[in-house]
Amino acid sequence: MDEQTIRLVSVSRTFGSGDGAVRALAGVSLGFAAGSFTAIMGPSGSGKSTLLQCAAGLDRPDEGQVIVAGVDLAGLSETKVTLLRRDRIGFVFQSFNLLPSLTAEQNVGLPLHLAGRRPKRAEVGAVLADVGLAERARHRPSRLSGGQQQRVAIARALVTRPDVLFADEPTGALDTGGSRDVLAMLRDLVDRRGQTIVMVTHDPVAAAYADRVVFLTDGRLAGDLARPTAESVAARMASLESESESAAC
Ligand SMILES: Nc1ncnc2c1ncn2[C@@H]1O[C@H](COP(=O)(O)OP(=O)(O)OP(=O)(O)O)[C@@H](O)[C@H]1O
Repeated sequence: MDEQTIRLVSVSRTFGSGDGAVRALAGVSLGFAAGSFTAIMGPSGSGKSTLLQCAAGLDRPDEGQVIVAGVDLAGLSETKVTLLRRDRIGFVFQSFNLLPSLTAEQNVGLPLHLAGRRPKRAEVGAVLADVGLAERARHRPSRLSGGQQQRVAIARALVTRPDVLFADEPTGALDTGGSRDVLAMLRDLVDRRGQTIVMVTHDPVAAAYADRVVFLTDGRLAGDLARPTAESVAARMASLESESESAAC
């Protein structure tokens, strides 16, 4: 395994063409070290979700390389990318996307079913225990709080033991308490299990749980911050936002 689980080299992605073309990413080079927790921040429309989608193999860049565990995705067929994504990458979204008619443990076991395996109750139970929900295995989503539902979604993303977990605004739909529980759990997964996590967020408090914050503006890297605090992240965001407002004037 590379020391850098995922590497992006000069990645560009443009949507549309002609006058309506939007350059969402413009030559981004960035690596995510194994066992690290990175937050991606930037003003609205700066390319954060596009970066995550390209890094996770959910979208293909127009230029540049995305290298996952030493494998360049550009050289793979759609089928091979799908398999690599299934085995090596976990993804969670702002909306939990749990199936309401299934229990927590059935939801968590789904990716194993999709991979043609029969989930073992102990295997699923261990991942639910990792996210602090061992006691809730038989509960349906409607009986869980928002924070608990997101933790089930994270357990589902982790059940295949992926090299990296991508999270796009994982606390965007949660109240303060639910957010804090989810963020503390993500931090714990990095510290205790060496899980690599890359998270997009708008919230400086959430970003402060990461080891490093990477900032984007207009599809380009705009610096990073190691050992962030909510205050240092908020100050950097305020200056990026005022720079991009004055550039737009
Ligand atoms: N499928 C698409 N088709 C056309 N334009 C797109 C598409 N996806 C993203 N874009 C554009 O690319 C740019 C970057 O979008 P992206 O969603 O990556 O930004 P973001 O930083 O995640 O924004 P936000 O914080 O508002 O979620 C934006 O101008 C957006 O409108």
